[in-house]
Amino acid sequence: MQVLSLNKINKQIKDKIILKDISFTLEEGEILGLLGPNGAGKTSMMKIISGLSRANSGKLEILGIEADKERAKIKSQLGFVMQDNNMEREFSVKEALLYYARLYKMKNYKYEVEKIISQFEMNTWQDRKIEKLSGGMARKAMIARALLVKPKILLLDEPSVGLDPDVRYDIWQEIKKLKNMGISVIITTHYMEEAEYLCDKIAILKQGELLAIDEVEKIKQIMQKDENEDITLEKAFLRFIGKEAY
Ligand SMILES: Nc1ncnc2c1ncn2[C@@H]1O[C@H](COP(=O)(O)OP(=O)(O)OP(=O)(O)O)[C@@H](O)[C@H]1O
Repeated sequence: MQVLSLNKINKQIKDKIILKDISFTLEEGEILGLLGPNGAGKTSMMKIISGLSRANSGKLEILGIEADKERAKIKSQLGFVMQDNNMEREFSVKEALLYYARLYKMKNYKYEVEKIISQFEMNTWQDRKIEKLSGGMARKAMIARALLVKPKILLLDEPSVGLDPDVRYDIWQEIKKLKNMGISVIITTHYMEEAEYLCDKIAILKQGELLAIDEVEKIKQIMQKDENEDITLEKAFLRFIGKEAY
């Protein structure tokens, strides 16, 4: 089942073209990795999908609903975890989650909050204040908060940037579980091993243009010079963006 569809999405700020004719679809349970050099337009695309920003033209459909016209209907179906910690700093983790659950008028909210705390193994630090969390804990809490309202689509903007390898691995495991729950995910990342480990498909963006979108192995094959070449995703990516290092 298709959960997201972008059709010729364009975004321009003053004279600058930020996104140009972007079209792609996302299936239920699919994990899409959005790769691109700095300034390619990855965050801008996430903002448009999440409703934080609007496209100048094009059609965005989320769960079959035209997002620009009926955003309220799909609000709780879409979670967006941004790069910055935007949780209430003076609350404890549990208080922040309870606050959010009440905001969304969740049924059985106390039970749901306890369930997600346990799912994300946050029990031992659930009473710690948000401002006292480590980077990894904060990221986990933010992902947990986004999942609390049971969205169908989760947008993760650089979910593991700046984290230790073991915490990063922890977060990867949580993301992998989402797939089995039928949640679709879009991740922006600069880490090729993250994209390769997690993603079913890769989209490559450069200067606002979608250069390719395909399965990881296909992306590699397209840029493989001959069938004997042992090509990595990093090598293929660099060739796509015209920065061949090998
Ligand atoms: N509000 C704005 N006004 C003007 N230009 C903007 C604005 N927001 C983004 N841009 C420009 O749009 C382009 C895409 O930015 P965006 O943050 O989406 O890129 P990105 O791929 O997420 O980059 P990074 O990997 O560095 O996070 C950049 O050239 C940026 O300078």
